[in-house]
Amino acid sequence: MVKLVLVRHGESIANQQNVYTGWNDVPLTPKGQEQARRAGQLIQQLGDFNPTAIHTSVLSRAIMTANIVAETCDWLYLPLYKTWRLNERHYGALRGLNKDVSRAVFGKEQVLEWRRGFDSVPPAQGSPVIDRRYAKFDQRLMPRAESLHQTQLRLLPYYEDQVASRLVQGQDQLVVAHGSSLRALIKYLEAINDHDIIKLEVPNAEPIVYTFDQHLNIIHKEILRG
Ligand SMILES: O=C(O)[C@@H](CO)OP(=O)(O)O
Repeated sequence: MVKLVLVRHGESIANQQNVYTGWNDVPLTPKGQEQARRAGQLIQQLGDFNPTAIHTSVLSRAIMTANIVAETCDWLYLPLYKTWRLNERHYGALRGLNKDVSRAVFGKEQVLEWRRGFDSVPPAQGSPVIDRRYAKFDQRLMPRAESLHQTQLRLLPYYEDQVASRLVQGQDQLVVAHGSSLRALIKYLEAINDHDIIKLEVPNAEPIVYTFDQHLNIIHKEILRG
């Protein structure tokens, strides 16, 4: 048996202000840092989870959370892999907009579709993200908005190559990412259909623990709440 633990970052400044974040880079709030520490304690209390690597995005809120969890669990020595493929879904032109305001402007149904639908793509931003993180990529190929489905398609190659490949060797793995990138991964792991995914929420800093058999079938799932 092998374990995979998924953690969404702690509360960010954007979460606190109730604005769309996506690829915007924002830090954790003090409350978010405390949530990350608590998540680390809960993971440590599992007792039988010994990851060989930690995987996160290239966004500060997830990296900060991964660092706090690693420090709390005494795992600062582990490799910490950072990849844009675990980034939050790109929220396009909605980035920075207040979520309540977006409901008033576009209507509840449309906003629910954008936020929780599988194939719905939010309005695209006018020009690509200018950010050092992505400088090595062809800017013409950078997303300007992503559906959950598109997020899943760019995430899964990383999951298969770097996470699942270690799990099948019996190595526990820790993934620290974002609400929608984790929803995309959970949809795949649990084979949730396109309709039911609308109901799945991933709260900040509540570790989700999967126990798999040697073929990566799920034997047990547990959510740690403190
Ligand atoms: O703003 C975002 O990037 C995400 C996650 O915080 O929000 P939502 O839950 O609306 O998809």
